[in-house]
Amino acid sequence: MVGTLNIMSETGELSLELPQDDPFYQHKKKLLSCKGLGVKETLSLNGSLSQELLNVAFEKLLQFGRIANLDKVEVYFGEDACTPSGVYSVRNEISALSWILSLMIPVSCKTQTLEALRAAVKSRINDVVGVEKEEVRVDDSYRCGKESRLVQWGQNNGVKTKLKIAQIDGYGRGAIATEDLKFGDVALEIPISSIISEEYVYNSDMYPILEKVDGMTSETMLLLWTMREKHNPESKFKPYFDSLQENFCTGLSFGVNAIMVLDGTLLLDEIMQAKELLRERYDELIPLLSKHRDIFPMELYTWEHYLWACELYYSNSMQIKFPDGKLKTCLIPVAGFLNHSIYPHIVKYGKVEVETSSLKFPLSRPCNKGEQCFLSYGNYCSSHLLTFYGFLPKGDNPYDIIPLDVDVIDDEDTESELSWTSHMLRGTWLSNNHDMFHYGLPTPLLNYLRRAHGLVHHSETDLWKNLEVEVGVLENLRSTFEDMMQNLGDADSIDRDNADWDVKMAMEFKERQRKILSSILDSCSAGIKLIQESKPPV
Ligand SMILES: C[S@@+](CC[C@H](N)C(=O)[O-])C[C@H]1O[C@@H](n2cnc3c(N)ncnc32)[C@H](O)[C@@H]1O
Repeated sequence: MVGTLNIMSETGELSLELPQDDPFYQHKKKLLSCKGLGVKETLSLNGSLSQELLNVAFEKLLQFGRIANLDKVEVYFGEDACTPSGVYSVRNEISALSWILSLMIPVSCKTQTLEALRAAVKSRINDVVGVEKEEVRVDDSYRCGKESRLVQWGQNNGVKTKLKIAQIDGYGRGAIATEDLKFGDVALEIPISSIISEEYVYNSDMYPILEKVDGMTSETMLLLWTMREKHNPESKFKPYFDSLQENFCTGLSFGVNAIMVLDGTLLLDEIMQAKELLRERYDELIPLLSKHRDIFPMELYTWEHYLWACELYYSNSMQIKFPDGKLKTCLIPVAGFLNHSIYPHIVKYGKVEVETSSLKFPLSRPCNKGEQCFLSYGNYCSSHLLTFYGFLPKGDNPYDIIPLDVDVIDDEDTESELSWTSHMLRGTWLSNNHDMFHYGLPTPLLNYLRRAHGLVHHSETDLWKNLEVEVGVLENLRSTFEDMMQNLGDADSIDRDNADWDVKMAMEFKERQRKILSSILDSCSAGIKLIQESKPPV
């Protein structure tokens, strides 16, 4: 729950409150205050408001909802990252609107104003996206036999779906709406009994062995169970295992040539470290498994099979909250066909509904018949998506940040509640403020660097009086990013059309990194020029 909204029917007021346990409470409080809002707000619902007052009330509700629903990256980049119409990100906009609506739905008090506000929110939800209205190109030559058998199996076991599975250009299999789906419609519903979770390990012959192993996690147990169950012809989940890919093309399966292309990127370290860790874990498991070959047939527990299972869990599992309150890693047949988007339709899922003992995937924005229905896997940067899922999302990923390795200054003068312990940058085209003292760069980072240059107070007057600090800050940043750009080397001369899938993906990633770095370099240079040509206010 990101915030609370209560309707007090006796007074006809609607009250909003930012919860104090929000991890970014102070930052959000400041952002709210910049919009003229407090952490507690009320809206009067009495009588019927004029259209003008209704618009004001709606904007207030939306501003509050947006800020309450910001995540860490969005809070960090703050106000400067809004579009001119005030949108922080599509994810945030969808979350804010569906949050407002979901809290209004159960309200019994029906005033004209409340109904008008509800209608305004619904209408805005319909307008939110359209950014990725790309045509769905279905590969009709792909017969979807395994997929249809899985869906049929699901339906025989209580799965309800308004999606059909198809092979879609650029996505592998994906889920397409079979009818017009509106906000709140449930695209897919999976009963608990059709979800693969740790419960299956507890009831298997593996458990008495695995439970005695120090440090054995339920995730590892489930992984080992899956590796064997996949080959069990009697498995309850046979249609699911049959529908899985033979090979997962994630960063963990990148070959030498792709790894060479990634030279100079942080992604190279990320992939190498992740792979090393998996190898270490596998080497630790083998002596244990080989002591119980009757339970763990060694031909099913080779390194290749282990890597396959890890890639399966990284790219297809979901964290689900069960009625006992436990968060469990699960494989979810049919739902595993949903692809990710920065402009998702489904953002709120992951909790088993107690009344129906099922997991529901409701829409947070409409998806018309024939459109691909997208999920949000989470707010991940492209290097994470490439390493663990094996794709780069379409469009500008607002979570594509470059973390900066900086020492946190222990300075008593800093506003401790508002200071950040880590800093980051991203493509500066995502900022709408390239003016003096902003330059398209994030304010928390600029203030951190100003402090590092000895400037503790950052009012406009202070900044105007210390323009040499501004130049120093931008020159420092520019030199750091020139080094990073140099590390990336020149654009690769490989023939991309004929390159392997992993080399193509590595090249695409590097190109995106270059675009981000060059936008930062351009912003530093433009900022220095702006300062040199500026005339301080008299
Ligand atoms: C949960 S599965 C989704 C179904 C998958 N497409 C399939 O054919 O089985 C996750 C995988 O789908 C692919 N995927 C998901 N979102 C994608 C996207 N936006 N673009 C391209 N591939 C995507 C990636 O291969 C990822 O590892």
